[in-house]
Order: sequence, then structure tokens, then C-alpha cells
Amino acid sequence: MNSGNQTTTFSNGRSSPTTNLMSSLGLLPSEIQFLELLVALSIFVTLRALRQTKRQGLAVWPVVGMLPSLLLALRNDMYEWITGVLDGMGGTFTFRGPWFTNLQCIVTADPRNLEHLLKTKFSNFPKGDYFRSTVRDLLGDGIFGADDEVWHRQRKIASLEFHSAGFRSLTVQSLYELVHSRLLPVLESACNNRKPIDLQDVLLRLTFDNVCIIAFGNDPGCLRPGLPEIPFARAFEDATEATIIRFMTPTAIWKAMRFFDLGNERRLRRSLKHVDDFAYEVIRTRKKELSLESGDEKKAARSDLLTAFTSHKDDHGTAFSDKLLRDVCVNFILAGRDTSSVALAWFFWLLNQYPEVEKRILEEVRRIVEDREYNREEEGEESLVFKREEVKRMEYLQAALTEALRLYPSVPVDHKEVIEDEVFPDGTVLKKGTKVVYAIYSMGRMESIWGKDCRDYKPERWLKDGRFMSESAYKFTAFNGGPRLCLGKDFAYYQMKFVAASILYRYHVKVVESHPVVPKLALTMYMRYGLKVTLSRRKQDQASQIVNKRVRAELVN
Ligand code: HEM
Repeated sequence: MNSGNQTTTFSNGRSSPTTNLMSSLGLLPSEIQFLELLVALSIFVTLRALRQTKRQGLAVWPVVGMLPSLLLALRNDMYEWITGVLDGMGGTFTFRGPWFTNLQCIVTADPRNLEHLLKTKFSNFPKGDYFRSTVRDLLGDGIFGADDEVWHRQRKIASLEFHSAGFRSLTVQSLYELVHSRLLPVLESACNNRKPIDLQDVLLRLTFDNVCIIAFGNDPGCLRPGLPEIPFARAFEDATEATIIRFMTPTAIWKAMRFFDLGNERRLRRSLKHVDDFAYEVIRTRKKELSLESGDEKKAARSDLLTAFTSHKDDHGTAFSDKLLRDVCVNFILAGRDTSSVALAWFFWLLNQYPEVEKRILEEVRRIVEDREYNREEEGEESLVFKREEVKRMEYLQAALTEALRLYPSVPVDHKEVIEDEVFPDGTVLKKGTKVVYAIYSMGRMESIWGKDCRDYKPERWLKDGRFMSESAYKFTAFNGGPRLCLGKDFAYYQMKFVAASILYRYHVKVVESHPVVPKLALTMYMRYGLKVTLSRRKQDQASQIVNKRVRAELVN
């Protein structure tokens, strides 16, 4: 054994601290020399990596790649960090995660690349096996994770249904009932009690009830008085959160945890059981009801997606299995449950900072209400329930909501996989199997796309001669683009406009001072601490008082 006092010297005769430390561990001089060589090599590699920092704007560390920068970003604001990196790198960069994680990917915010991957080379950029296998337990073969024929068949049926008159009237009717007999009474009570409420939570409850009515034809009642906890809604949320955690866990690890039923995987299994029990019960009941009703009656009475998919048969006369019907419904609920509500939450938060925008929205809504003065006798007490045509005419409101989505898109990042080697229009080389992340949040903050005022909330940028003008889906990608453009886009706009106008016409919404508003890291752009607000009633004209009285009378009965 070597004595603890043994030291190795450098050529100048002095011993280094590392040498002292190693010799105190009892190593032979030759072993110490070898280790010194290794230390020197590591320092060299690290310095090289740091030199890369200057070249690429990001440190790439040995073994762990860019993980340290990512972890630092996670502690602050990840979306802003990605935006900063993309800005410095001209719109696209390669994220090098540690080899043992799933984090290697190309990140882009370049509209030319977006058009390429969402439209021009659509079939070369599917959702892919990695995404599908990660979400399979929750989403099964439903539209979100599906590719090719499985996706195409569902898209076709759903698209026909979304454009049918029956479906449109279901969306209008269900929203009217939810807003007037649930949302407004909840807000009225908060206003009377002068107590702050979490507006994001209230809106999430509204859209969850709404999308369940549309998907299942079943109302879970999350927005009932007292805002009850609904086991199905809770299980759905838990299952979604547990699925997201899989994306941040090395595949082998979450698979092992699933096998041994541990931690996050156990939570996922348990919540999925509730979701499945609920879904299969609704499917069983619906099939029974449909078999008891005659053909025409069925269609006339129901326009929900479950009925449409249950009645559908393919070219060989095969109907959807119960499992696939379950997957269809779960996917639609996921698509519509929180996207419009979080967009509305950010919109109300922005209005607090831009009162002049709120003023212009009110002017527009009031003008539309005044326009119907002439017909008031004819319309009677219905006057302050906004009609479909009136909602359509709210162009400034549409611009204000779109501008909120530009800055706070409900889906902040999205993902595809490359099937065959490919080159992006900006010259980025993509190898088969590469994951591509498109940073929708960052795209809204790129000077190169929106100009110097890209960070300002300015609905006017969407208006031309007072009319709302849309932008290319590859520049404004909040609703995705190409063949996988959001199927619920029109419905979502109607829903958001109807809800926003109904609230703003009656109440001034004030965000509680010093309430922290930051995004949460999730598939959807939630506010991490919700949105605490107080409400004050606006001075109303006679007509609105009549309608409110009627709404209250209806509720009492
Ligand atoms: C502000 C509200 C909404 C936003 C910002 C939004 C955004 C998006 C985005 C970004 C996608 C692409 C997702 C992906 O492929 O990974 C998408 C797809 C989809 N959305 Fe929406 N969505 C909204 C509301 C809704 C609603 C209310 C529904 C239905 C009730 C809906 C139904 C769908 C469906 C079915 C797809 C899948 C389309 C496909 O893959 O072919 N969305 N949406």
C-alpha cells in the first residue's frame, strides 16, 4: 500500500492540488499520471464545448449535452429560453440531450420549415412511433396519435360531422345553456360576494362540460353550482399529466416502471381505469339507446361525435369497436377540453394590461346590441343572448382573441418525426428518425415574422378596413396547418367569442393585484397559478336587465 504522504511532482517540482488529492487516496504514481491525463482531457473537451457556446449560442457538455441549459431554463421560463435560442440562431437549432434521454431533436420556428413539414412534405412527417407509443395508453388509436389510414378515416368522419347542421346546432345550443344557466350565475355570485375567483378554473370547467356534450352527448356537470369535483374530470386530468411525464422520462425507465406498477405509471393506470369505466359505460348506454330508436329518430335526436362514429361502417360493413369508440371520444375531449379555456384566460389577463382594447371590444359588442333595437319587440326578451350571426360580426373581438393566441398559443410546442432523410428549406439536414419540434410560442415572438412590435398586444394587426384578416397557418400556427389543421377551429372561435362577449358585456374582470401569472410546463399553455380575478358589474341598459331577470327566473325554476 502507498502511504498517504506520497506525492507526485510536476516538472517544476511543485505538486498540484489534484495530485495531492489523488495521492491521499493511495494511488500509484503511474495511476496518478494516467488520471491526470484523463482530467486534462476532460478539461480540454469541456473547453471545446464552451468554445462551441460562442459558435452555437448554447453550451454542449460532455455526456449530458445541452441538458444543464435546459434544466436552468426549466427553473425559469422554458418557452422564453427556447425563443431566445431560436432568435440567436436564425430560427432553427439542434438540441443535443444526453444519449440516455429522448431529448435529441431539431427545434424550429421558421415559417418556411413549417410549411414544408405540415403541408408540402406532410407524409414524410408523421406523428411517429415514439409519440404514439408514449401516448398509447391514454389516447389509443385516436386521431391525435394516429397516422395514415387510421388517422384519415377518423378525420373524414369527424370533418363531415363538424360541418353538419345538426352538429352546429348542438354546439350553439349546448354553449347557450352552459353560459346562461351555469357560467353567468357562478360569476354573478362571485360578483355579489366580492370574492376573488379562479377564472381559469371556471373556464376549464365550462369547456370540459361543453366538449363532453359534443363528444359523448353526456354532461358531466363540472360547472354546476358549488363547482363540484367530478371523478371523471379529475381522472382525465391525472391521466393527461402522467402521460406528459413520460415524455421527460427515458423510455426504458417509464416502461420498467409500468411493468412494476410504480410511481407515475401506477397513477396513470389508476386514473385510466376511471376514464375507461366512464367511457365504456357511456358507449354501452348509447348503443342501447340507438338500438331502441328507429333510424331517422337516431340522427334527428343526436348529433354528438359518439353517435356519428357508432353509426359509421367502413367499405366492408365493419363498425368501430368499443375500444376505438372510446379512443375517439377521449381524443376529442383532450382536443377541446382546455385549449379554448386557457386561451380565454390569457385573453382576459391581456385585457387587464390593455384597457384600450377592452374598450374597443365593448364598443363593438354594444354597437351590435344597439343594432337590434329596431327589432326588440319582435325579439322580446331573447335580446341579450348573442345570436350566431351577431357573434360572427364581432370582428374586433376575433382579432383580439387571435392576437392573444399569437402571444399565448394554447399548444405552445408541437412535434413530428422524420420518415426519410430530408432537408428543410433553411438548409437544416434531417436524418431519418429525427424528432422535429416546432415552437409555436416562439413563432409569435419573432421579429423576423411579426416586426419590431412583435411582443406588443395589438389586435389591429389582424384588421384591414375594420375586417378580420387571417394569416398564413405557417406563420400563425396556433391551430396547426395543412391536412392536420385543427378540426375544432371554427367551433373554438365561436365558443371563445360567445363566452368573452357574454362576460365582458356584463362584467369588468380585474386580475387580483400581485397575482403571479406564468405559464405551466404542460401540453397546453395553462397559467401555473390559475387566474385570480374580481368582478364588478357594468352599468346595464334596461334590455339586459330584463334578460338577466329571465335567466335568473329560469334558474330558479
Ligand atoms: C383555441 C382553441 C384551440 C386551439 C388553439 C387548437 C389547436 C390545435 C392544434 C395546435 C392542433 C394540432 C395538434 C397536433 O396535431 O399535435 C389541433 C388539432 C386538433 N384539434 Fe384543436 N385547438 C383548439 C380547439 C379545439 C376544439 C374546441 C376542438 C374540438 C372540439 C378541437 C379539435 C381538434 C382535433 C380533433 C384535432 C386533431 C386534428 C388532426 O390531427 O387531424 N380543437 N388543435
